[in-house]
Amino acid sequence: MPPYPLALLTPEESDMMDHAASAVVPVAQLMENAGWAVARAIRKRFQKCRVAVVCGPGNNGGDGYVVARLLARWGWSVRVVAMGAPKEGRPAFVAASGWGGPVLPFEKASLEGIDLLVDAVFGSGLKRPVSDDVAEMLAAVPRRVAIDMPSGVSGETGEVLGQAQGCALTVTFVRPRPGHFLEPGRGLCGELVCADIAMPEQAWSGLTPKISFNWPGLWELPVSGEGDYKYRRGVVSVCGGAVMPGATRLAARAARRTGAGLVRIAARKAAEAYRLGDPGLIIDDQPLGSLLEDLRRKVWICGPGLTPEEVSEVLPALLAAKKTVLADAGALAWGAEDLSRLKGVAAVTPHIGEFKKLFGPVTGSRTEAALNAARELNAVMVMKGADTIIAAPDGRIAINAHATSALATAGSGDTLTGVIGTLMAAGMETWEACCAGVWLHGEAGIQAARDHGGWPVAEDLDLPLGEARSVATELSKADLSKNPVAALL
Ligand SMILES: NC(=O)C1=CN([C@@H]2O[C@H](COP(=O)(O)OP(=O)(O)OC[C@H]3O[C@@H](n4cnc5c(N)ncnc54)[C@H](OP(=O)(O)O)[C@@H]3O)[C@@H](O)[C@H]2O)[C@H](O)CC1
Ligand SMILES: [K+]
Repeated sequence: MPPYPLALLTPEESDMMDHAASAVVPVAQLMENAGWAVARAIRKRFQKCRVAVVCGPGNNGGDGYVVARLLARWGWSVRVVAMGAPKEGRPAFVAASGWGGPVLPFEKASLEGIDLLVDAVFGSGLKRPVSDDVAEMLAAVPRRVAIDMPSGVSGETGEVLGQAQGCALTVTFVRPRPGHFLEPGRGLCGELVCADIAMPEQAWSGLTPKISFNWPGLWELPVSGEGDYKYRRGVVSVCGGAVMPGATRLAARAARRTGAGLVRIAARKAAEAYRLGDPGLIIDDQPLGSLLEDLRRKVWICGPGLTPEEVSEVLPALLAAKKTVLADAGALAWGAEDLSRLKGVAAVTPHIGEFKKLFGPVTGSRTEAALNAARELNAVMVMKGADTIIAAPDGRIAINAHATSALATAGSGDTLTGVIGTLMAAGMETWEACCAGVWLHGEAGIQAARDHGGWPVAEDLDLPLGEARSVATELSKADLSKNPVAALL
C-alpha cells in the first residue's frame, strides 16, 4: 500500500527517497519510468510537432533524454539542446547514452523552428537563481512542458529563484512538491500531472513527510445522525460589536449552515443591531461575564465585525475563562500592537497582510513562516490566501488548493471563521478543524461561483456549506491508498 497518500514531498525529502530507493532499484530505472510518464503525458495532450528537449546537467536533464528517445521512437521530430554532458557514472549519463539523435549547443539558434519545448533544465536540484542565458533559452519557445518543476521555481516554496517561465503542463513524480501549490509556483505549472514511477516501498522508510495536501481523508468530519441534539453538534458563540454587525452575522450564518447545533451572538449593548436578523440566531444582551459561566459555550469566535477597542473589552475575559477562541479580523488588529494579547487563543486566521503586521515580514518559505508563527503563538495558524497554509505548533502543515478566486470577496473570511468555529465546537481537533474548514469554505466558494455566474458575494457563500459538508463526507470514504494525491489533481 503506498504510504502517505496526501503527502507533498519537499525536494529534500524526494532526494532522501531516491537515495533510499537506490538500494533496491537503480535510479536510472526510476529515470526511465519518469521519462515514460512525461512522454506519455505529452503524447496525450499535444499533436505531433517539432520538439526540443532542453536538458540540464542533473537527473532532471536525465529524464529529458528519456523523453527525447521515446518521442522520437513514436515518430516525433526531436532534438536535444544540452547545457553540458552529464558526468560519466551518473544515472543521467545512462539516459543520455540511450539517445542517438541530434544534440545541439545551448544557444537560441538551436531552438529555431521548434513548436514545443520540454524544460528538463532544473527540477528538484535547483540551488540558486537561474541565470539570464537559461531564462532566455526557455522563453524562446512559448509552448512549454516542464519535467518535475518549471526551471527556476523552488519545489519547496513555490518562489521563483531568478527567473522562471510558465508552462502549459508540468509532470512530476511520486507525490507533488509544495511548490506546485504555493504561489507563484502554482500559477507557473499549468496543468499538473503526478505520475507513478513504481517507487519501491522501501524508499519511504525513515521518511515522515512534513507537509500534506489538504483533502478529505486528512481529516474526518463528525458524523451526524440519530441521537443528535444541539449541544452535541456544538454551540458556537460569536462576539458582536456595534460598528460592523454584518461581518459578525456572516460568521454566525456560516456556523449555522455548517451544522452548528446552536449559534449565539454575544452582542452586549449592540443587541438591537442584530435582532432584526435571522430568526434562528440567538442574540444575547447580558454582560459577557454571565455568558462565560455557561460551560456548554466552549468555542468563541472573536474578531469579525469588531473594532480593536471592542476586542479589548471581550478577548481578555474569554481567555481568562479558558474558552477555546478563534481569533480573526479586529482581534488580529488588536494583537498586532502587542502579540502577547493573543496568547491563549486556539487558532488565528490572518491573511498575509495581517500576518505581516503580527509577525513581521515574510522572507523565504511561507510554510516555514506559518509554522514558526504557530509555535510562537502556540496556536494553529491559518495563513489565508489563494494557497492557504494551515500550520500547527506540533509541526503539522497542510496546503489548501481547493479554492476559487471567487472567494476573494469582502466577508469571505468572516464566513470561514464560522465554518472553522463550528467544527471546533463539534469536537474536532483544532488543526484538523482548521484544515477541514478551509476545504469546506473552498468547496462552498466553488459551488457558489457556479450558481452565481462566477461572481458570488459573501452572502452566497453560506448557502452551499451543507452540500459542501456532504461532498467532503463522501470524498473521505475513498480508499486513499489506491487514490493518492496524484489522482485528485
Ligand atoms: N523521485 C523522483 O521524483 C525522481 C526524480 N527524478 C528527477 O531527478 C530530478 C532531480 O535531479 P537532481 O540531479 O537532484 O537535480 P536537478 O537535475 O534538478 O539539478 C541539479 C543540477 O543542476 C545544477 N544547478 C542547480 N541550480 C542551478 C542553477 N541555478 N544554475 C546552474 N546550475 C544549477 C546543480 O549544480 P550544482 O553545482 O549545484 O551541483 C546540479 O548539477 C528531479 O527533478 C526529477 O526530474 C529522477 O529521474 C527519478 C526519481
Ligand atoms: K524542469
